[in-house]
Amino acid sequence: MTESKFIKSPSSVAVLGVSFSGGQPKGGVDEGPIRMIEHGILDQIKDLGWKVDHDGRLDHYKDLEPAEDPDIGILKRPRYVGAVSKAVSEAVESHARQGQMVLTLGGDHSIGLGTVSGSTAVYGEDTCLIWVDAHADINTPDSTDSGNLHGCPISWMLGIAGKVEGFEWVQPRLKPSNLVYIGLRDVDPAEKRILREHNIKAFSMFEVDKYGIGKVVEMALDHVNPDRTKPIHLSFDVDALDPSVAPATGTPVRGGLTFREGHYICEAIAETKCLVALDVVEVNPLLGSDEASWQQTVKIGCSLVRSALGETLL
Ligand SMILES: NC(=[NH2+])NCCC[C@H](N)C(=O)O
Ligand SMILES: [Mn+2]
Ligand SMILES: [Mn+2]
Repeated sequence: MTESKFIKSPSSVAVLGVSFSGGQPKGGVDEGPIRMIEHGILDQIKDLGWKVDHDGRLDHYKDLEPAEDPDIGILKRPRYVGAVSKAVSEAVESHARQGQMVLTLGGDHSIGLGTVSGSTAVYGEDTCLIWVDAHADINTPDSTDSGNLHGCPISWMLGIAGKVEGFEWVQPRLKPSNLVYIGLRDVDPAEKRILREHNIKAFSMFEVDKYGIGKVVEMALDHVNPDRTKPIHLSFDVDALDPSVAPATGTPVRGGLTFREGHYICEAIAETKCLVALDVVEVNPLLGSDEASWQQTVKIGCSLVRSALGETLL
């Protein structure tokens, strides 16, 4: 596989709607993309000056669902998650190869394995991954307590997952030193061990409180991308935000990022002009206490995208 040269600031964005919920047990997260599109995200991106490439399809990848997908140990729907991630990876890769920015609307965060694999296939080991989340999503198939694969994608990217049926296609191309987290506050004990063992940089809510979001993003970028010359993949799980800000999500954790902190992260990354791929995941319009709360979450998903794609306050 040849690595293509990284174009700073592409002008065309490919939008993939991945209506997938198989990486966790709650229905509804597969409706995230359609609600964001109904809210007008495609026109909003066009209004920012981007050429938008979206074929109108929302991929449910139903045809990839195996007739039978029995648990492997406690892992749930492993073959389905593996097959969808593979398809997502191929889609992201083909758009990135054409020099397009790739925006993926999820869907649960298991699809991050696909999106990041697509980016690293094109940009190679230069690829920086900024994972904004309440959770580390780095459990291995052996360490997960829930068996929900949205808690595991990063272990495959790093090559520490071991062999699991459905994931034979994965090529671990992410270097631990090119990964940085922002927003963590619900990390399993086994995940803490993995982070320490691989020396992975993480800015939890403790550091956000201690240093402020401006300094945290600067330190995160200094760690993975000191010269601001390498391509950045931003994977934004809306549960990084406080549940009062983004209530309609499957695994909310109190004590999260404020509205502005979340948007600041996107704005500061946009400013580097190094962004090549963005995921906004875990918007679940069937959760939240009422209509207003899921609509608020959909709206925030859209405004995070706009911030990352260059919308400024002035
Ligand atoms: N993408 C997410 N919301 N992940 C939540 C993961 C929670 C927990 N650490 C688990 O592995 O099950
Ligand atoms: Mn996540
Ligand atoms: Mn999360």
